[in-house]
Amino acid sequence: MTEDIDYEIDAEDLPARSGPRALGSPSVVVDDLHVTYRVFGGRKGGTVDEKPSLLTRAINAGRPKGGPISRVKAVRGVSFVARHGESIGILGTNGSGKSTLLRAVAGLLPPTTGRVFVSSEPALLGVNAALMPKLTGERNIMVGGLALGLNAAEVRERTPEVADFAELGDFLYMPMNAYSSGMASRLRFAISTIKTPDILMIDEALATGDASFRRKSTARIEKIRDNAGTVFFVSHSLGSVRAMCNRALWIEKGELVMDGDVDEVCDAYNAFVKSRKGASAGANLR
Ligand SMILES: Nc1ncnc2c1ncn2[C@@H]1O[C@H](COP(=O)(O)OP(=O)(O)OP(=O)(O)O)[C@@H](O)[C@H]1O
Repeated sequence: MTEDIDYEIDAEDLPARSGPRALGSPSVVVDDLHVTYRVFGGRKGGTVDEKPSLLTRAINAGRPKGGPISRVKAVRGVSFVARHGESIGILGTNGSGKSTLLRAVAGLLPPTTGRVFVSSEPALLGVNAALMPKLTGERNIMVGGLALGLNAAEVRERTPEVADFAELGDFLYMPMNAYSSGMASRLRFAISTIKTPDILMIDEALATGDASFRRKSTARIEKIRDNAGTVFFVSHSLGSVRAMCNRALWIEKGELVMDGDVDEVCDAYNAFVKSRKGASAGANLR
């Protein structure tokens, strides 16, 4: 597996982390959350379903065989409480379950078991957030703004500011399939933060964009925290997590390994990744 900590980000590109602030009431409560995907076809790491039940066999009698169904346990028994005013980084190696956890908390994936309580609807900002490629940036801002609960007049009023933040220039009036990937992800970020959400979830959104955009987006996230919101931030960049968060959750193979002060969790995670790299290099030498 490849090294997945991003050391590229220069700490000087990121603003200094602001000091501790008073925490408010709970915004997200996750109680023994499990999320299991069902996948058609055999899969390494998944568990193949047991012999199908009598009912399943009766329903499927005569149908062509579709192959075995695997289960991938992506999140296993994760519990935590997040409060207003907290900015929480989510760390873990590739495939450890970070995005699944975020999507389940955002209500986009149903828990297999366990419960998620939120104080208001979370806004999930991901690099894959759906924008419509055939529509212009301007129309996407309208659709996104309406979806986030603004009315048309409010969206129109904020459109110049969103376009300016995303650095679109005249591309605002062009279909999004003419955008560069950086431009598209800047626009996703700007749309998702068009309204200050109570709970903002960011999935690797800052991995794209240059240093100046990272500075701007980090400042915007700080503003959300200042307004007593809660920010969740999934990233492989320890530099960004340290700069933007005051707490971190480390997830490995779907389980919560550590939850605490951002520097302590980042140090422990960094040591884990380095030791794993060292072990695999040693194995290669033998
Ligand atoms: N739609 C899906 N169907 C089946 N399995 C999935 C699906 N999405 C994710 N998985 C599996 O669930 C596990 C957790 O994936 P997830 O994307 O949540 O991890 P991650 O920590 O966000 O990974 P990365 O850092 O690589 O983005 C992985 O084993 C992945 O292969």
